[in-house]
Amino acid sequence: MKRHAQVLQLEKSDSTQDTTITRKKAKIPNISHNHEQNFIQLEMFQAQVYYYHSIFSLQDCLKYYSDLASLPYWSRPVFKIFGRPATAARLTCSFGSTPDKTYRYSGTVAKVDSIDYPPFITIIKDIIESILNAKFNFVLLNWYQNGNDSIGAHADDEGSLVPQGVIACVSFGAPRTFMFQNKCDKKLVHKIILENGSLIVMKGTTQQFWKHSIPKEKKIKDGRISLTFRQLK
Ligand SMILES: O=C(O)CCC(=O)C(=O)O
Ligand SMILES: [Fe+2]
Repeated sequence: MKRHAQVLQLEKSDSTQDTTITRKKAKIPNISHNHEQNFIQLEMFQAQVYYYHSIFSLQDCLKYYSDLASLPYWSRPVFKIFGRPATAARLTCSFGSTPDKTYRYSGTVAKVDSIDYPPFITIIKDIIESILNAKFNFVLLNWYQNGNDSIGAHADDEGSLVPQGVIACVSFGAPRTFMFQNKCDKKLVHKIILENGSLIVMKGTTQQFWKHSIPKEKKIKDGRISLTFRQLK
């Protein structure tokens, strides 16, 4: 319970909107450690966001982090900002089958590195699919090597994604702050710490009304790798 209390660092900005969280229980079907799994729903206006604090054991997290870091595909994508090329402040790679082997998002194009998921990623995907009772056909990985790496505020609302589909983001490594900012009222901000082995799920109208980001946190010296499972049309 103490651990839970640390996780639920849901903050809000100076906006007057109230921020509360609700704890719920979900059954996990078809998983060997089949017992009840806690998650919380972030009570955000016009958003459906759920946080599962520890899907994977510490031992599995260490193994998966090291397997992920050893993948040969990592590179820093190049974006265009106001027509000028800029290198992303993180490494990425992606797996999944898309017709043209690319996925356009946040002003850049991800080249699909392989249509074959590495076997350990298939295991992670199967676990997440069975927890959420949803299917994913694409995964984008982000490696933040320390607190200088980040992802800017964006919404995952590209036309190539299933409208109002599910985005499931698994975290391994250093805990990082995940920040939501309302598109209409930029002062309306929610933050949650994404812990090692956790899962955050965004669905429904979340991308329509909110942006999200992983801001820089210069004090953080360790790396974090996230896997964002998506549903392409
Ligand atoms: O690393 C994360 O948790 C978030 C990544 C993200 O938002 C994205 O890849 O679209
Ligand atoms: Fe995103």
